[in-house]
Amino acid sequence: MVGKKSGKALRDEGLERTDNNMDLSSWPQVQAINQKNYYTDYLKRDDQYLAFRLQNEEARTKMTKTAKDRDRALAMAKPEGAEGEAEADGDATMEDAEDTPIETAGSKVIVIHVGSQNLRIGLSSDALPKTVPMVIARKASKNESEDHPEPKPKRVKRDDGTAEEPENLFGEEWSSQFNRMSADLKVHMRQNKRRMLPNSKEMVVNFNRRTVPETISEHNDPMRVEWTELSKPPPEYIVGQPALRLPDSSNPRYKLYWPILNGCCNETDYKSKRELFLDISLILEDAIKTQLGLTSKKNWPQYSCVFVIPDLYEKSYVNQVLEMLMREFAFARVCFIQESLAATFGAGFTSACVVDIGAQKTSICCVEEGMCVENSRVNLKMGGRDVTETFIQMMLHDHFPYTDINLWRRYDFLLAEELKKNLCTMDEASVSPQVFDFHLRVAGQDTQKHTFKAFDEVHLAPMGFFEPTIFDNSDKLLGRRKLIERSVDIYDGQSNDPVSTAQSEILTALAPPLPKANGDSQPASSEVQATPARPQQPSALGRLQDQDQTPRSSVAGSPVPETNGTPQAGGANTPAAAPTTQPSHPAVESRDDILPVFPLDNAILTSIAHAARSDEKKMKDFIGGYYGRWRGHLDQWFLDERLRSLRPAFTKDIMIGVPPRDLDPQVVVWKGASIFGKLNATNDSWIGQLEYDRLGHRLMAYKCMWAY
Ligand SMILES: Nc1ncnc2c1ncn2[C@@H]1O[C@H](COP(=O)(O)OP(=O)(O)OP(=O)(O)O)[C@@H](O)[C@H]1O
Repeated sequence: MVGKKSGKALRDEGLERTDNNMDLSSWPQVQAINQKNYYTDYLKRDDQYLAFRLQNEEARTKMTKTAKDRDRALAMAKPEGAEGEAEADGDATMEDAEDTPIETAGSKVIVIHVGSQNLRIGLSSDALPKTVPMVIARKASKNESEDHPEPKPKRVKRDDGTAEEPENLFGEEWSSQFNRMSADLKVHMRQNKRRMLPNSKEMVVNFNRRTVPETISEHNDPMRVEWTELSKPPPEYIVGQPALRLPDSSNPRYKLYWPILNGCCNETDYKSKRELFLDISLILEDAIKTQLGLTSKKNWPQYSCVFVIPDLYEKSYVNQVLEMLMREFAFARVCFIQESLAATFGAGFTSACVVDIGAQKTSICCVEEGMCVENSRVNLKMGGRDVTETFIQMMLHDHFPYTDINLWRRYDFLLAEELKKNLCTMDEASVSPQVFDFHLRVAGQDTQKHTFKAFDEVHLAPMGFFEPTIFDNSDKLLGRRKLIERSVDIYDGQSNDPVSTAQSEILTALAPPLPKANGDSQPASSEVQATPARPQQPSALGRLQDQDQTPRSSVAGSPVPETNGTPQAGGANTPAAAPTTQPSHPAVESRDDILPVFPLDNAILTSIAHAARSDEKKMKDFIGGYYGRWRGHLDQWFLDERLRSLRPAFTKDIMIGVPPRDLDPQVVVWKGASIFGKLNATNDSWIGQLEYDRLGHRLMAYKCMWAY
């Protein structure tokens, strides 16, 4: 290029050749490629990806090995001197060789579903999993009830030294919401022609005020609890059920840790990420040894593992789990499956909207032909634990006789769970003043039998799923992002955790306003103890009802205004009515101060609206193939009625699926994952040791069925 320039041009640039006619540089000059003829197949063929190559190689090796094994089996089956006979009977010998059972399908696959409260674990060949509490007790100076401040209700003493009336324990706002819900229920029951005594509440309160406990000596109590006895020397930690059965007053003291909180890593109670994942691995290791009988870790490399992750998973969690399973447990292969997808496998649905209410989180997701619809994923931080807490709160408000109940204490937590499971109901017909009793069993003390009356509390506590402000949401964000940073893209530094437009829409509706731009920065997540804002008014519920009361268009039963027969946005903050391509508030996903707690029925419709994306037929399909996994919290018909009242237009289409063959809804996800673990021929998502050694967690991008 330089050589072609005129002498003047070179002189102008100060590059004029003054000496020996040689080029200024001996560096080879590269001509620019003519873009018209430019072609490359770089990264365009599968065999250029190590992950795919290894997979194909593995398949080829397997085929060769099977062929060799068969030949060997044939040769071994030939009795000496009976060559001719064997040849004549070749087919039968081959059949025999094939019939030789090598191992039951799935007997070498461990399936793990980790929850906030329970771990479900089993071999893929098992019919049902084993369930163990996802908890570890560690030696500590104080147990968890001593380590936490006295919970609500605080036994507040008034100035005159008398105890505060129970009605005032939880604040005016909470009491008025409880009373309003109670009044609404009365109206609803009357509308449904259910008889109700006008003074039921007073009867309950008066009974509870008067009742005194009865003492039963420990040896006369046939149902006494077998508390965990400490060995000598006391172990450093105890895992699972025995941990829950440790007496609170044990010597030395133990403190319970639940490494998963609200469906995410527990960043509140742990001091470091290392300790957190150490506890997860100890709990899993113990469960594999004690529940599956695989006591020798040396044999684990013969096993594969299917691990269930949330629909809206966090990448850093998945990467860390993958490392634990590959490095520490040394499993031969590992694969991941999302909860909702596993639920459809377990329940036998091809397309459905899956609603999964767990202990501390509720996830909703539409699944279509074996794939989660990404934009329909919703994750709410509420679950059965909130029902337990709220039920006890409501009972205390109505003068529950056992006033000292403290859910941080192990025996009280177990008692409250039991009461909730036995008494709470969504059936309005069961709402009447009734006498119940329970036994309070504390290690080393006589049993106390309490009698009490309950009325509408049994129904209103689970109703909290539809009015979640009644739940105590005050500390659910505590410690968020304290230990584990958001996963970010290595090139642009932006968060690359999965997002969904349905979730963004719900977050937008809940978002407290950002601080004013007067120099105040956004509060750090750990400082925020936000009580979730009520959904902005008019609520999604109200708008949906409004929509359905508007005149119908000619399209059967669908509300107007509409385009292509699908309801359109009623406003920026109208969940369930406005599937938008982009989140209406793009920043909401990155804000850690918004707590996703939202009425369940609206959240379901929001998810379906985002999955259907302006396609009314799809909307009907999802509403029709709706599958619930609410694990005893909600009655099928109750949710059915709620959805019908929100969307009268779809009344005929709403169909709530139940698990097949009376399968317990709590194990459907595990069951689905176990089926997935057996799909050897079609499952491309296995991650092997060799590829993990070379590519690490980057492999996930090739191995996930969803965009990772
Ligand atoms: N029969 C029942 N009636 C009411 N609630 C029940 C019943 N059986 C279990 N539960 C509740 O279900 C919850 C536990 O559900 P599950 O074991 O599926 O949660 P998890 O998977 O550990 O939690 P998450 O999904 O939030 O991570 C608890 O709150 C428990 O009280």
